[in-house]
Amino acid sequence: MSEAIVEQVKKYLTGSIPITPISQGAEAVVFTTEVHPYLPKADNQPSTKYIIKYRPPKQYRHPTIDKTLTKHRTLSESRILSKLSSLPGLNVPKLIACDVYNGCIWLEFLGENLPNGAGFSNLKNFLWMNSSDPYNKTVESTLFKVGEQIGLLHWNDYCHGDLTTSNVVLVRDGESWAPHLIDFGLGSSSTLVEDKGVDLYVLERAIVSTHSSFAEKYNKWIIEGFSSVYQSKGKKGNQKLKDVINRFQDVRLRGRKRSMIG
Ligand SMILES: Nc1ncnc2c1ncn2[C@@H]1O[C@H](COP(=O)(O)OP(=O)(O)OP(=O)(O)O)[C@@H](O)[C@H]1O
Repeated sequence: MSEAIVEQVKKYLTGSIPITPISQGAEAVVFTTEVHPYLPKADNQPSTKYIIKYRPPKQYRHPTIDKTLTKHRTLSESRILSKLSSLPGLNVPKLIACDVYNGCIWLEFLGENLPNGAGFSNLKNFLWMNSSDPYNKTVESTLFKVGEQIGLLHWNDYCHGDLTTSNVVLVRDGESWAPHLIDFGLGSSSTLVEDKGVDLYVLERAIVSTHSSFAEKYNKWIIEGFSSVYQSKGKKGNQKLKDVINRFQDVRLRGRKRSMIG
């Protein structure tokens, strides 16, 4: 984690907001904090965690272009999150605040640490955690629900753009887990079956690459959950489902050809 970036963010937050860095990706640096950006902390309430996602300036870009791009991407991610939170049944982090000029958004913190040091509760770690009993009922129902979340997203004509197993966070719901989709930095509103097919393919590849022995069944459960959303919409849903699945298979075929040819 770049010390310079952490210092930049601390300066911007004026020192009154303690932050803990948790991730540095290609696009953004992510912190947690227990301070809400504008609400006072209620007395005797357990502390709540929030996410601060900061897009630092990129030195290799012209400063004016850099500012425009940062503003555009921060605004785009905030806008899509606020639209998605109003879709019934779809689980995404709540957008709390957004400062587009400084490339900063505040989000609800989701998830928790898995038992026995298995790491943060994203889908990737959850599948690793279950690898000694890979086809248990909790895994099956969780993957079905992951598929439902993607089905809801696509049915409403939104695409994720970077659907990896780290971008699915599991939130405990009694004995089971409720999948939430995070990181809409590349998200978009799209009616194109191509974009939807690519989302499904990216997730399938992510599962094949990290959980290859169980991937066939895992991907089948995800597609079952995905299909159930479309099938619940009647004749129109069934037709649209066929179109998306056909395109998904085309995208998969193109991917295979590309990896054979190199
Ligand atoms: N709302 C959230 N609740 C809990 N953890 C989160 C949340 N948002 C982000 N994170 C954590 O921070 C990490 C990085 O966040 P995010 O994927 O949004 O940033 P990014 O810079 O686009 O990352 P990358 O370049 O790796 O895709 C996530 O993998 C997750 O562990």
